[in-house]
Parts: sequence; structure tokens; C-alpha cells
Amino acid sequence: MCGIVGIVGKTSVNQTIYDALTVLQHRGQDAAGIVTVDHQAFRLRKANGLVKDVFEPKHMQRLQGNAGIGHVRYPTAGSSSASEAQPFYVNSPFGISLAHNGNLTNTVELAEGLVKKRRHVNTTSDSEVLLNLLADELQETRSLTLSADEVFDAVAKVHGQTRGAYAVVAMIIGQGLVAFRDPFGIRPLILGKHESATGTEYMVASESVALDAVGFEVMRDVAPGEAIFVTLDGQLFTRQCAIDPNYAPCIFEFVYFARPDSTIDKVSVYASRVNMGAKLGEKIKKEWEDHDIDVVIPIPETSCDIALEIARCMNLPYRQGFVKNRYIGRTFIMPGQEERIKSVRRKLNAINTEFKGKNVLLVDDSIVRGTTSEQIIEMAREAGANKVYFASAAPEVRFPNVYGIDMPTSNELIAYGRDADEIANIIGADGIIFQNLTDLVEAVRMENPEIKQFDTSVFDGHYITNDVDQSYLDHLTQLRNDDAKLGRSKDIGTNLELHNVCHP
Ligand SMILES: O=P(O)(O)OC[C@H]1O[C@H](OP(=O)(O)OP(=O)(O)O)[C@H](O)[C@@H]1O
Ligand SMILES: NC(=O)CC[C@H](N)C(=O)O
Ligand SMILES: [Mg+2]
Repeated sequence: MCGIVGIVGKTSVNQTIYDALTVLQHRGQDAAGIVTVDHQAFRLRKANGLVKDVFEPKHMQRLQGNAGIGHVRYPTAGSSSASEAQPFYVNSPFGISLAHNGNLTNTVELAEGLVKKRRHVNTTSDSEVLLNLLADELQETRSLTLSADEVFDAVAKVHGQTRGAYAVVAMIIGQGLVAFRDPFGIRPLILGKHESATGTEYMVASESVALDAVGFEVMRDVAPGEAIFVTLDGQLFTRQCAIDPNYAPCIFEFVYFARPDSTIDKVSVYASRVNMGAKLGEKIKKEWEDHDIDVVIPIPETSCDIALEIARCMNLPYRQGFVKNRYIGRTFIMPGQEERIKSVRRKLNAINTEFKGKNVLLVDDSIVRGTTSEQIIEMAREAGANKVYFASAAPEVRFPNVYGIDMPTSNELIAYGRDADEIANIIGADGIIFQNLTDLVEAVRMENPEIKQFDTSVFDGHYITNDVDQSYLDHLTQLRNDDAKLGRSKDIGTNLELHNVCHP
């Protein structure tokens, strides 16, 4: 789940993009990049690492210009090499740079098509394919100055060919900023503005929190299928570019990915999590009528708001029994299972007094691979808990994700082919309870009933783009299982590296 940002400002945008990326860091910890437009040249800095480590003062100085885009990466395609960090660049037409959140499901077919058009894609990244596709459509225009309609026609043609999830920002030299969202709006994208002394500045970002952090005011969500074009002198154009847009945002954004202080598609992520807590609390009361739970304890950080509501609903005390090391990032989006396992104990530590002799209900937003729950239950027992129950605010995750969350194989999912008792057994819980899918959907929809459906594929195997079959999933397994990823990581550095050219 990557984070993207794009700004057309009236003064230098480097610091604003940097600041926006720091509050989108929870969406991708592997790599970061910024491109700015400095007169007729792109300035680029991208590398592996966190935002604070990637951009040193010397890089920031080079990132001159009043317009730019930025990206934080959590890889779901290709390798994790720095050369596959984003934004990507292509020199024709005009010079285009692009950053993408999501994952295409027909990358192979699109890449083959590009080869036939004599376009070269140098990496295994789906985002570089997407950039070349956009470039190829823009190439059809003949004018030196693009009109908004020419840009929108190109986006419409991109929609016509691509399948999967994509929220995109792209910068075209001499022309402006383009942003668009796939026809299902699977990944989030929001538009904002800032009235400066010299005119209106526009910004698009993955989450509203990025706008808040840099003093931009939210205008609205970019609609599924819609495109935004902001000229370099600050004129805003918008158009629906999909033939049949069909709102179906990814429900996992609300469960886990997004920050609670963001609003996505008019849904407060925080409020939706509180609703998840209320629904799950009711279910626990109903199904475990004679429970002997003494205390509710969240597994920081994402589940805290959910657990607090469960405790309120069940009339039980809520205690922060685990302390989170604030310097360790999110474990789920770390690249390898070994690192994820090690990081749970580095990240969370128990306060023994909160567990000693008690029957505790541990709450998490979700159980995916079971990496966290298994170790946390062990820690609760080591801390002296009597019984350890477990509640998950999301239903059992049984199907791979193909839209920008890196869980490509069923086998790695703890709930795959197992019922609740078997899962409880493996993670060592005395009892386990999962949210119902209908309750989860309702918890989010309560905040915006206009959303009629969500992508819930990880729970029910129904892939909203209707193009995902078993052979595609098998292909994905082959491509992205841990061994394959490890193999590819050895290639790091062998790609043509068209980035970080430094003029001292
Ligand atoms: O079953 P698993 O494969 O372990 O995945 C689920 C866990 O991973 C996430 O936490 P993470 O540490 O990534 O982030 P957080 O601090 O935002 O909760 C999520 O909140 C669950 O705790
Ligand atoms: N999580 C994402 O949005 C990933 C974007 C893109 N597919 C990549 O791997 O870089
Ligand atoms: Mg967590």
C-alpha cells in the first residue's frame, strides 16, 4: 500500500511534499521518492528507506521547483530495488514522471503490448508499465501544449486497457499535474487546495491527513475513474474518464492501512474503527454470554480505537498492556517473514501487572499471517495471564490480495483452509472470535451510506475487477512467494539506474 502526493504550488514544493510523505509513511516503509519540476528539468531523488533517511539536505536543495510529486513504497510487484522505487520517469512525450498506489492485474499483457509498440520498460514494476501506457496515449496528441481534454482522453484510453487498482499522480514537463483513480476507486485519492498570497495551490494525496499536515484544505475525494489536471500556472480541470465507474473502495484501508485521522470517501477512518469495535463487542456479548474476561487489551497500534469501544460496550476495563516501541515501524508491511517475526518482539513489550492472574481479551484489527497474534499470546502468557482470548475486528483473511497489499499466496494466510478453532489452536488462544463480514461492511457504510459496495476480496474471494481467476493467482504465487522475492533481491543494483544523477 503505497502513499502518493502531488502538488502544483506558487513557491517551492520540496518541503511540503517531504512533510506530506512523512505522514503517509504508514503506507510504505521500503522506499521513498520525490520529483520536482525545475523549469524544463525534472529533479529526482529516490532510494530505499524511510522518508527521513532518504532525503538529506543536499537532496532537498536539488529538488527545486513549484510543482512535484512524491511516493512512499510498499512493493507489491517487481523487486524492492531502489531502481524500482518511485516516481518513474520516461522522456517522451514531453518528459513524464509518475507515482502509483495499487497493483495492476494485467501487467504481463500490457507489457507485451508495449513491446509491440517499441516501448521499453526496464524494470519488473507494474507502475513503470502504467507510466509507459499513459505516455503512449499522450504520444498520440500532436500539440506542444496539452489541453485538459487531450489529457483526459489519454486517461480514458488508459482506463480502457488497465485492470486492477491504481491511484496515480503524474507530472508532465511544461504541462502540469495529472492525477486519476481506477474506475472502482479501490485505492484512495483526495484533492485539496491552499489559498496563498499569489494564488490557489492544489494538492492530491492518498489520505486527507497529508493535506491536514501541510495546511491544505480538503476539497473532495477524487471520484472512481475521474482525472484531475492542474496546469503549472494553477488552473484546475476535472473530468470523469471511465465509461462505467463503480465505487468499490478497498475495505482493508479502513481496517488497517489508513491513519485513523484520515477521511476516505467521506468516511472517517477513526469512526469506522469505533463502529467495528461496537459491532464486535455486541457479537462477543451474544456469543460468549457467560464469558469470564477481566480486561480488554489492544495490540498497538491500529487496534487501540477498536479495543476501547469493545471494552465500553462490554462494560469491562480497557488497559494498555503492551507498550509499543515508537521507533519500530509497522510489522505487517515489512518485506520478509523472518523480519516480521523478529520485529513483533522488538516492537511490543508487555506490562506484567496488567496480565498477572487475569483472563484477558486481546484485540487486533486483523489476523493475516498470524505473525503478531501468535507471539503476542505467548507474551501475554509469559506475563502471567490466566486465560487469553482473542478478538479480530476483521473476518478471517482467506484469499490473496491483488490490489496493492502484498499477500499474494493463500498458503501464507493463517485462516486459509482453517476454521476458528484450528486458528485458535495454532496461535495458542483459549478462544477466538472474528467480526462478520456484513458487520464490517456495515461499520464502514454507517459513515457513508452512498458507498454501496467495497472490495472485500481478501475475505470472500470476490475480486471486484472480475478478471482474477485461479491461473492468475497461481501466477502471482510463483512470482511473489518469499523465495522468489529473496531471489530477486539479489539482483538489486543490476538494473539501469536512471535516478539520483547528482550535479554537485
Ligand atoms: O497477522 P499478521 O500477519 O501479524 O498481521 C496483522 C497484524 O499486522 C498489523 O500490525 P502492524 O504491526 O503492521 O501495524 P500497527 O502498529 O499499525 O498495528 C495489524 O494491525 C495486525 O496487528
Ligand atoms: N503497494 C503499492 O501501492 C505498490 C505500488 C506498485 N505496485 C509497486 O509495487 O511499487
Ligand atoms: Mg497491528
